[in-house]
Amino acid sequence: MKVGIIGIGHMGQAIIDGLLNTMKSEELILSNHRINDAMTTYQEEHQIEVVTDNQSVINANPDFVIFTTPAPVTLAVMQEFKTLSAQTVILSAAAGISLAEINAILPEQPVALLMPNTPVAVNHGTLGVALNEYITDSEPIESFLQQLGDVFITSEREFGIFGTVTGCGPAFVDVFMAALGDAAVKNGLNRELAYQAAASMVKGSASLMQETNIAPDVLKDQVTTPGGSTIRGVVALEQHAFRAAVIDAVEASNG
Ligand SMILES: NC(=O)C1=CN([C@@H]2O[C@H](COP(=O)(O)OP(=O)(O)OC[C@H]3O[C@@H](n4cnc5c(N)ncnc54)[C@H](OP(=O)(O)O)[C@@H]3O)[C@@H](O)[C@H]2O)C=CC1
Ligand SMILES: O=C(O)[C@@H]1CCC=N1
Repeated sequence: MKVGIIGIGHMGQAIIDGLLNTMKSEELILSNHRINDAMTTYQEEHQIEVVTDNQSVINANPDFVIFTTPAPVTLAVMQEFKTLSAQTVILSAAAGISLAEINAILPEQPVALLMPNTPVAVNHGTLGVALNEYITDSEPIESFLQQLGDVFITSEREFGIFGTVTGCGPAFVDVFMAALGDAAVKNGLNRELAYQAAASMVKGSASLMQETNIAPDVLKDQVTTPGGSTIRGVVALEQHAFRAAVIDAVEASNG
């Protein structure tokens, strides 16, 4: 397997870190318009090939090329891939770019829109994928991406809102965990233990919902003992319009 990754910023590095847990260094080739500190580290500590010219990526004849370049430059960078093998699948992680825009540059190329999230760095990501018509068998793509986390094939219409929830969502959860940490510190817990407690609780709550398939409001009802402490906290969240704030956050990011 050979995988090219174009754009070695936060998302590119998260994907590389996840793939390094499951693939060999020589299976990866990294390209950025200039060598940055992260690329130097990958080159020196993992002996990964790093380049600043995309022709080297094309010459490597990769199975997949993943674009994690900024959305405004991604279509321009794709112009450099016109001689890419017709067998290579492009995975475009740039938010807001359509399959039609990519195929206008690279006609008949197998392309998938990809919305990864930062937890791919620890192989617990959520990856939304929308395929174009030149991909007849999704299995090789799903099998490759499952190294990084849970893979969901969506239509292109669903892909946008799915990706907003899963791609932007980690930042919303991070804000929630930071607030939990502050509350714990305010009440005397040390900062490290406060963050460990918050992360463990969020991970456990997510696992419970995922493994039981029970709706979150039903799970919430199981925690709120009648006359107990949790319902007082839930009422405080409702008084501060917590649900409305979350819905507004998703809609603001999706806009
Ligand atoms: N961050 C996230 O959680 C997610 C991000 N994405 C998508 O990933 C993409 C990157 O986001 P993010 O990693 O946050 O952004 P960053 O700014 O952290 O990374 C962008 C990278 O692209 C490089 N770059 C800029 N211009 C070019 C170019 N012309 N050719 C090659 N590389 C270039 C930058 O290099 P330099 O800094 O040296 O200029 C940088 O390394 C975006 O399209 C975003 O929508 C998708 C899902 C989640
Ligand atoms: O903030 C952004 O635009 C990107 C897309 C999803 C997560 N980060």
